[in-house]
Amino acid sequence: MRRATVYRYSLPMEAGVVLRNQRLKTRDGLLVSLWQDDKTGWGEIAPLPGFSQEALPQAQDAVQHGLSQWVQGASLTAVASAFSSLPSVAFGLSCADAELRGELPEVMSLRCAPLCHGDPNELYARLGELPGDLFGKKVAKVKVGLYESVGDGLNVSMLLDALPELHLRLDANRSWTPVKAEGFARHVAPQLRSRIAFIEEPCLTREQSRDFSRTTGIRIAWDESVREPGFTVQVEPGLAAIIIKPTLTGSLLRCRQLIAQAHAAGLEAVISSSIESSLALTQLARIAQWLTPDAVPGLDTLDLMQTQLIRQWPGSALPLTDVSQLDIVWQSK
Ligand SMILES: O=C(O)CCC(=O)C1=CC=C[C@@H](O)[C@@H]1C(=O)O
Ligand SMILES: [Mg+2]
Repeated sequence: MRRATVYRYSLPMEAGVVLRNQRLKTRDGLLVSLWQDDKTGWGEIAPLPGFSQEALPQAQDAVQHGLSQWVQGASLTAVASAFSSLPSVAFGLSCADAELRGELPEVMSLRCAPLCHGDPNELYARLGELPGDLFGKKVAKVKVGLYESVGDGLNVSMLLDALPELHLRLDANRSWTPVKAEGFARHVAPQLRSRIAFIEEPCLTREQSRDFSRTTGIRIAWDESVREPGFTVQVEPGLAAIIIKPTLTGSLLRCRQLIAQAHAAGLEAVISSSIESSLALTQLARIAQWLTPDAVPGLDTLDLMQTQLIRQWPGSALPLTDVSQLDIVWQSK
């Protein structure tokens, strides 16, 4: 006997969360809970406005359709994989399926690259307390490209100068022209550049980003590119990593293929959030521990929300929204 329930959630965001010029007041998504032979599995389907191709109503139709097939005996692994054009659906259903089948290990990655923002004194204190790896190395992430690139260069240099064990990931989200990218690099002394683990997508085009890496010696990572049609994982000079945002990428199977291809090419594969609730974030931390144990995941987005959902992120003081507070939007008969 199989049973499935779909819930809808809408969680208030902190004021001032802006994504691609669009203010995000609430984070809206679906949760699915599966039940079979006294086992349960949960998954979250949360298309990210401005990033996902699919909208929530379309995702909801697909989820209900997929779950009706599963309740009647279809394999959910196959159902999830068939939704490759709706990555959030493929990811959420495959997570619920993996939990139900006991495939997704419980243990979470305890490390997470903090996003650096806010008051500099508080930031230095936070980074000072950050646990390092076996070699004492600490990894944090800085968004760049929002203001003047010269200011970004000065800010990054200041952080790296102040904290010798710090290694930074930067994320420009394709916002720099070659001139701006050069302006950034000019203000980061060559001896500090090796502690920039990578910059995600510095320039508008991949070719410009490759040129930037070639001329500055600063390594780069692909994020948006990974989700473009025709992308294949390849060794390239200056390329350090690929970023995998499962909600924007697809089923666990698809994510595992990309991770395996990255590792085979000697690249780091970094699991990163698409601003999911604490439920999917804890699953992403488990996926990271399971499939990319040597790479610190990029999951420091919980504090953009005002509440957690169903499952608690370790150490978070945010209040928890319970399943009884959610609307059921579909249930199997
Ligand atoms: O990668 C991380 O460390 C956190 C996730 C993150 O930075 C992002 C998630 C979703 C949308 C974006 O605002 C942003 C990104 O640009 O990668
Ligand atoms: Mg990015």
